[in-house]
Amino acid sequence: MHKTIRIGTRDSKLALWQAHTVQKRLEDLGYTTEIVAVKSTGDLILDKPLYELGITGIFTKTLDVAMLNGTVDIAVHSMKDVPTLLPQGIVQTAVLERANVNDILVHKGLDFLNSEGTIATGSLRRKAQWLNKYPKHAVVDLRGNVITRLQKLVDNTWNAAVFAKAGLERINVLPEHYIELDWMIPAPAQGAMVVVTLEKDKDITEAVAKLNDTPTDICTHVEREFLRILEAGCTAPIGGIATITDDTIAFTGILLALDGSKKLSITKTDTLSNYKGFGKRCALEIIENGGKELMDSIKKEMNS
Ligand SMILES: NCc1[nH]cc(CCC(=O)O)c1CC(=O)O
Repeated sequence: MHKTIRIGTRDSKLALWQAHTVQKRLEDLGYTTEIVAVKSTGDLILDKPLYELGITGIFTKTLDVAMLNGTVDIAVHSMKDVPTLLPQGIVQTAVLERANVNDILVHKGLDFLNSEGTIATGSLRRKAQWLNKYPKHAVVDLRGNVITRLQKLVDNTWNAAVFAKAGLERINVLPEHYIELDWMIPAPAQGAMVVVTLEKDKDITEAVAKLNDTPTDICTHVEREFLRILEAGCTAPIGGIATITDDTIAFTGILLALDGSKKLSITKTDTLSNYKGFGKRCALEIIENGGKELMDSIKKEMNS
C-alpha cells in the first residue's frame, strides 16, 4: 500500500499523544502516515455537564463525519468515549494494549475523607460511586480536557477531583498528591485506545488490524457489551472491568442510582473461550435483579 494513512484525532494533548502512538506503531510497520487534528463538539461546549448535552458520541462525531467525508482515513479514540454502536460504514479495527485502568483521586489533603467535603467530576459513574461510599460529601461538575480540569482543581476550593490514571500518565501530568481508587469500578474500556477505519477501505483496515491486542480486545468487548445491553442508548452510572487469567475471564459490573443511594453489582467468571455474550449475560442478571427498575428511574430523572 503506497497511500499515506491520514490519522484523524481530536486536538487535545491526550488525543494527540494517542494519535502519535498509533502513528509510530504504523510507521514501525513501514506505513506512511500523517496526523490530521480536528476540534470536536465535546471540546467546544465546556459549560454544560456532558450528560446534559443529550448527544451520544459527542467526542467522536466530528471524526466520524471527517472519515465518512474522506478527509481522514482512520481515527484514534479513547475507547471509553466511543458509543457502543458505531455509525454505518465505520468499523472497530484495532484495540491497543491497555494501560492503567484505574481512577485516581487528585487531592489537596485527605482529612476531608472522614468528614465533609467536595469533590469534582463530570462523570455520572464517578459521582454515583463517590456518593455511595461518601454520602456526606458534595460532588460538583467538572468539565474540560485533562489539563483544564487539573487547573480548575487548583483554582477552586474543592478538596479533590477524580481522573483516569492513564490520561494523566500519558501526557506526563500525574501530580504528587493522588491516591488510587482501587474500589471504584472504571468505565467500560477505560485506559484502552481504539482505532476505527472505513469498512470499504480494505487495505487500510488490514494494515490497522495489525495493531490489535487480543486480550484487551476481548476484555473491552465484554465491558462494552455489558454497557450496551444495560444502558440501551441512555447514559447512566455504569462501570465494568474484565480481566483474563490463564483460561478464565472475570468480570465485575455495577449500576447505581444517580445519587449513589442504590448500587447493584455483579462479579462472575467464565472460561475465556465463552467470552462472546459474557457481558450480555452479566447485564441480564443485573436487569433481572432490580436493574430494570433502576434504569427506568434513571431515564425518568434524566428526562425531567
Ligand atoms: N472522558 C474523558 C477521557 N477519555 C479518556 C480519558 C483518559 C484515558 C482513558 O481512560 O482511556 C479521559 C479523561 C478522564 O477520564 O479523566
